[in-house]
Amino acid sequence: MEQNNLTVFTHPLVKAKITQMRDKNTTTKEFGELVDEISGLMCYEITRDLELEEIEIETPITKTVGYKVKGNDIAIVPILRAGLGMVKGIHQLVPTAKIGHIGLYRDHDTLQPVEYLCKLPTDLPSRDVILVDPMLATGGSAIKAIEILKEKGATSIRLACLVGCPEGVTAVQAVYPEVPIYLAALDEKLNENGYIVPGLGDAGDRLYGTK
Ligand SMILES: O=P(O)(O)OC[C@H]1O[C@H](OP(=O)(O)OP(=O)(O)O)[C@H](O)[C@@H]1O
Ligand SMILES: O=c1cc[nH]c(=O)[nH]1
Ligand SMILES: [Mg+2]
Repeated sequence: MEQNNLTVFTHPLVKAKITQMRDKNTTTKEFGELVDEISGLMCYEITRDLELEEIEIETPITKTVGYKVKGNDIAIVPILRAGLGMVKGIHQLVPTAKIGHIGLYRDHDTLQPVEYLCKLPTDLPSRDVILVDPMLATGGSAIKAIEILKEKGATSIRLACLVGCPEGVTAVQAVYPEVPIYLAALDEKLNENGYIVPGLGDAGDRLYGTK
């Protein structure tokens, strides 16, 4: 499904794997593997418009003209901690990408993002940034991360999350309508504690076994 710069995946493999992630009986190991797999599947769509250049190669049979992705121009930027889980699945498919890190946590009481780390490639302005975080809840963390990326000169940003909700999508689009959002699933709502319903709980805790 695609509208208003929002793409929600409808592929059966993505839907089935997201359901496995939601299940509270899924182990930490399985959860990490599913994040990996879904991120790889999403990467296929997120990178659909990458520019190609022609190259000449030689097969064992003959010379031929093929393609390579133009330049080394992607940066994968996870929002720590949970975003880290999405890096490997994308990096495997785009090995020339550089990886930046933005550390944010959501204050338990105010739900406001608190920044604790920022380390980005120096050539960020010339790269297409894929900002990754499994959860788009109030949207506060994504908005803060996009603000940081823009301050550092990023000109092309797309946001990829596994589970989002209408409140988060609306919040990000109100400030940054130009940023395409990719979701593996669009859930019903936020609850009174700022958690996505039905969601999957705290993605960071489930990835790293901290609860
Ligand atoms: O849209 P928001 O309301 O900002 O919520 C989403 C944020 O909350 C989670 O991170 P969390 O603060 O739990 O940090 P963690 O990744 O270290 O667990 C999640 O990974 C997002 O970064
Ligand atoms: O449901 C939610 C909301 C914010 N962060 C999470 O990890 N899960
Ligand atoms: Mg967390």
